[in-house]
Amino acid sequence: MSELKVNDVSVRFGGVKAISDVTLSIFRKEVLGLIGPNGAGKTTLVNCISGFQKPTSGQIQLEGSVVSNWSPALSRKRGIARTFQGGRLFGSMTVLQNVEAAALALGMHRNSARAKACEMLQWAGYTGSLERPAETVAYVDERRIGIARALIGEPSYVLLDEPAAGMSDVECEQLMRLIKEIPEQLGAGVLLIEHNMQLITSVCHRVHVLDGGSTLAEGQPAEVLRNKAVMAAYLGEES
Ligand SMILES: Nc1ncnc2c1ncn2[C@@H]1O[C@H](COP(=O)(O)OP(=O)(O)OP(=O)(O)O)[C@@H](O)[C@H]1O
Repeated sequence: MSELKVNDVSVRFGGVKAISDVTLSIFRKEVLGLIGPNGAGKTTLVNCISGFQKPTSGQIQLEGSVVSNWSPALSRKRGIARTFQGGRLFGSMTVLQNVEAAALALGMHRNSARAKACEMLQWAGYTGSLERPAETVAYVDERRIGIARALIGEPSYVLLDEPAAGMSDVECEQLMRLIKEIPEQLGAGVLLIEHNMQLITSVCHRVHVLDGGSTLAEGQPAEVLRNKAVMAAYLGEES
């Protein structure tokens, strides 16, 4: 079966164990939720899968090949795309140029890169001016532009790092529909980091829970969210 596999991965930063022996699989045409309290290791894991962080031990495998030593650029070219919590847009470039640059980096010709960038921005729900400098767009639009940029070139796997942060209920509804369309229409596998549990339960086929860098649970959303250890991890965070 087509899969992106995290195999017994650990990451240490000096004395800090950010991730300990985590194993999980992301399959094409499914949405896997990745949840856990702040500092659980979610972004570090996404950094490993997308080539931004080398695991201290363990491997990342794409369709059976070891990819843990790939650069972020190679990883992207071979079909692993991601968004960033902070947006990471090029502020002085226009909205269109930001998405077009991703297409050009993937080897598309200028005309098709521009057309594809427009199409993906529209698909991601961006309705503002394409010629606006990216540094002037609203936070919510930054998220949409990030999703358009990640989906250009039809990646096989897409890693979404808190895409709903800062969105209203109506905007979340739109995002929910969009995320569901990624496996259904594009056939990609999605890893979704989110703190919004309504979004998690409505779009995810399975959920993987991290706490303190280790796996706490994995399973169907409703079942995982009823798990006592998972509830305790979240309540512990609030208390
Ligand atoms: N570059 C780094 N250097 C040192 N420690 C780091 C580094 N990156 C992450 N950490 C630590 O690793 C742990 C996991 O952090 P990470 O950002 O992956 O968690 P997270 O689950 O994504 O948190 P959040 O939900 O707040 O985004 C934390 O203790 C964090 O302080």
